[in-house]
Amino acid sequence: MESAVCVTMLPQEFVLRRRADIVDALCISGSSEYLESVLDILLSQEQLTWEDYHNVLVPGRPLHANARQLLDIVFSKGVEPCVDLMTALKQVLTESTYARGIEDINEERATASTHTLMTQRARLVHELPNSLDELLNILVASGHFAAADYEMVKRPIRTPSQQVRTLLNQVQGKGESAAEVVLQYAEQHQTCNSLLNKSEQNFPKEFNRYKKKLSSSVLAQSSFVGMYGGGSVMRLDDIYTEGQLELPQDFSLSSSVHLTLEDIVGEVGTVNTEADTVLVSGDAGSGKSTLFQRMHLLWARGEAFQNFLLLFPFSCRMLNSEQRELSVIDLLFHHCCWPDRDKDEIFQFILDNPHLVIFTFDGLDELKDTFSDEQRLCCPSQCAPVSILLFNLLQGCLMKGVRKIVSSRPQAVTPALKKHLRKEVILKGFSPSDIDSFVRKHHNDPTVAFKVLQSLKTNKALLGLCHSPVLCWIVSQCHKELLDNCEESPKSITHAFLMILQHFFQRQSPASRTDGLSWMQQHHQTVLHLGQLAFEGINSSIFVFSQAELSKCGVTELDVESGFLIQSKGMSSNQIKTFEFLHVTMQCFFAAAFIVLSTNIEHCTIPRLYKTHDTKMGPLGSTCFHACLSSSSQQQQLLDDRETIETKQQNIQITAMFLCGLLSQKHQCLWLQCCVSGNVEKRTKQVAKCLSKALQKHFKSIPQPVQGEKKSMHAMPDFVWLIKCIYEMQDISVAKEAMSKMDVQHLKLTYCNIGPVECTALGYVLQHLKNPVGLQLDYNSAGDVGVEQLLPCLHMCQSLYLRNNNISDEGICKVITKGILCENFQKIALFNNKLTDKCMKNFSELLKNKQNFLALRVGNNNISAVGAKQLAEGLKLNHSLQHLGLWGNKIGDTGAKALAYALENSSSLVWLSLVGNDVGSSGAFALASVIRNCSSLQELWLSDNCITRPGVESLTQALQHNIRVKSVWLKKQSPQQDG
Ligand SMILES: Nc1ncnc2c1ncn2[C@@H]1O[C@H](COP(=O)(O)OP(=O)(O)OP(=O)(O)O)[C@@H](O)[C@H]1O
Repeated sequence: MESAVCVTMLPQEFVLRRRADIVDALCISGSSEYLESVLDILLSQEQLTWEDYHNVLVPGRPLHANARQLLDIVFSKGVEPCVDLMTALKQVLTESTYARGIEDINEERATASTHTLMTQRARLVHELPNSLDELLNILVASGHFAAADYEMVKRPIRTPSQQVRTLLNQVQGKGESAAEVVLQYAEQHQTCNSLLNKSEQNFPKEFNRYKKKLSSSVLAQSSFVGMYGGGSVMRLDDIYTEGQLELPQDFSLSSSVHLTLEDIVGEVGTVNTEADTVLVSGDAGSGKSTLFQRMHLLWARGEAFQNFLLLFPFSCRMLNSEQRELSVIDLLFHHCCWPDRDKDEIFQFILDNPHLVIFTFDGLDELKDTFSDEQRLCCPSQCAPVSILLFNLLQGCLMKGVRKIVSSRPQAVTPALKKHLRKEVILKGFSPSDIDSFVRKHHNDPTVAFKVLQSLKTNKALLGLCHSPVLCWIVSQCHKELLDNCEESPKSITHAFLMILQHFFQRQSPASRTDGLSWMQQHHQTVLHLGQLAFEGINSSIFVFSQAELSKCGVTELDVESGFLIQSKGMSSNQIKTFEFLHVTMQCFFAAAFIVLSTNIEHCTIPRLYKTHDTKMGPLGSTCFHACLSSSSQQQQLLDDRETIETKQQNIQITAMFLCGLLSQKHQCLWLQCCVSGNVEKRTKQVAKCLSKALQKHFKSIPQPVQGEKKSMHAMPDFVWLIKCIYEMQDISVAKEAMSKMDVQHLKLTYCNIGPVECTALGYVLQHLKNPVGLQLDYNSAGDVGVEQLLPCLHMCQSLYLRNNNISDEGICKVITKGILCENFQKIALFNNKLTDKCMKNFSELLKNKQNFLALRVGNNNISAVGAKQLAEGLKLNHSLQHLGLWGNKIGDTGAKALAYALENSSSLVWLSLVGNDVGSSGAFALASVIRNCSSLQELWLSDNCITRPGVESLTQALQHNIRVKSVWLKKQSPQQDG
């Protein structure tokens, strides 16, 4: 595009002649970023009006058409706008920085603030993305923004710059005072930045040299990902896919807020402003380490987190192997980056400016010790064991003010740690569109990517697995096996891991060199050696192995070449070569394979793997698993620290789950080829028995119901793990046996981190329940893929509670279609999902066809009058529905009238909620006839609407007519919206 801009033609002639080039250049990135930046500039120069702006940026119109419209408008305006367009193009397409001095704002403050906001637009769009959250919070706190404005700005589909533009657009509409708030904020912000820049320029030369050294080593460490097998690496840029980063669900009642990387250090979600530590929690393989790597890379390249001058990245895995006592100075300089000169001045700078420094600690769960705040350490030059140092840093006893970001699996987050958190964000893995984007990035050939995605579409259990990034990587990596294989494609985690095992081995020795042996027969020695290493590591929380440890387990160079072990990368000055498994889950998998293959494991090993540990469920039982294999000193240490064992339990549980999968009927044949068949059989029986026992123990702990209430079980996380183990085993008799013992009427699994994989397991196991239950899955992440996986057990669900589960029309329509056929299915609650009018037809069908259906709750979705009318069609023909909840939708008067008409003669409806639905008085008149005529109605909820006096009067009169109605709620009506 450079050549298109640098010409000696007249401006208008240039715009005309180079039209195609300009349009292409503006659209080259596929996003509207360039076009919008040019618009920002032209708006701020007043060459475009608001009307022009809206004529160009027409939502839904192709980007090229928008760009052409801009050229038409500018061309028609004459020479001067064309000159400015050329300049803007030059600026946007050749430079990324654009800033104007603070003095300009002051000069223009004399004019109206909204006008200034427009003339400063380009600068604000450039400067504000990093502090958008703070500004949004200020606007909300000052009453200029409502929650809806906040959400409109933060919609995750928008890039940070687009979010700022949306904010500016919203503010324009809010008037002078809102614009003033933004300008004041921008002014302070710029002052702050210029201070930062000024102080940077004033730093001693040595500091700048150190900063450069640190960022270049962080850059070197973070540019590549090493999981792509056998030493091959991939640039993080080429594969990184934004995962789902959210605040804990109880943080806000509205549907989950999606966060960006910058939000991790931003204000959003802060619960304790005095604390320094942000926790990023997520399950095994959800992408925490990769996210940290991305943060490091963006910082080192100067693309994000630039409010921090220094970033020190630590891996708890590497810190584990630090035997010496260290001070903070040692930790920073030895473990991260050594200052070649003036060490003390540099450290003093850090002490003096903690707010400009950030420490990251990846994998707190991998640390041998569990977080404790008992041993205090406040002096940065005092030496202590690494874990003590780390715990004091996280608490802020050491290096107060330095921002610390720590990642951990949720199981290792103790209440003691939670006390010291500034906030928590949760990494939930990939959404369906993230999976799509990851697969496309992984395969250069779009045809291959397309085929992989097609095959995922036809196998929803496999698609469910791909929500976990590590499994998405495996599935995508094994595309050949997946697409060529005439055998069934994997449905279980174990099967996916076996597929990657086969994939790596076959790459090492292609089929032509197998001498007729199966791949497992050929490589079983390697599996055994790596298995032993993995097993001993899991047993004592060791994830980094020395050459000596490899030799001790008989791991040869050929074994290493298979690609499952990679050389550890760390920033330590320690130059000794160490190895780790591609991923901890891979280590768990090999550990399980070792238990199958080994001839000399202790008898107690398997039973101890399946001990449950939920605190409410009795004594801790994992110690013997360790005791069976640990050296006596390790034994003692582990026995001493019950909490440590609990937090380390997760890898043992993953190992146990893999063991179930490896011993399943489907995969047993692999082992029978290379070990004594009696052994495999014996271990399979033992595992099945242990599983059944563990579940029984769980069921026995369920308290008896209070009289008159249903027997309810609030499942502990161990329950979900045991169910997953049964699924991996793929043995219907085990599932049946387990469920025959479950005697509850209500199964509560709220906040249990249930995603599509867990739904697959629940669907598989719960279909064998003896009696129907209420299945409560509120506040999880089932999504559309997950709810579809529940279909096999839907006939055993009397009620299904799916509040806050990210479900859209696509998923719920499948549930309802099946639900119509299930006699037992009587209630559904879907508060706070993503439903629209589109699925209301299905609910209508359900009501028409199920005359025993009792409760439908679809509050806080996106249902309008159109959906309400469709629902009304079904209601007219239904004689059983007792509870109907539509709280927080937008059905308005039209919708209320349709529902009222359908319900006025109902003899079943007991409870109706239309709270917060923009219902006015004409809707209320119609609802008055429901009060009058519906013989069964007891409660009508109409708060938060816009019903005026006549509406209220008609409801009151109707109430006098029907004394059976106990209450009509009418709090908070806003009359101005009426009509
Ligand atoms: N955002 C991402 N983009 C692309 N690939 C990813 C992403 N996140 C994870 N992956 C893939 O999944 C693998 C596992 O992810 P990662 O090691 O980051 O998970 P983790 O949450 O740290 O796991 P654990 O708790 O077991 O340590 C990565 O090596 C990479 O192949």
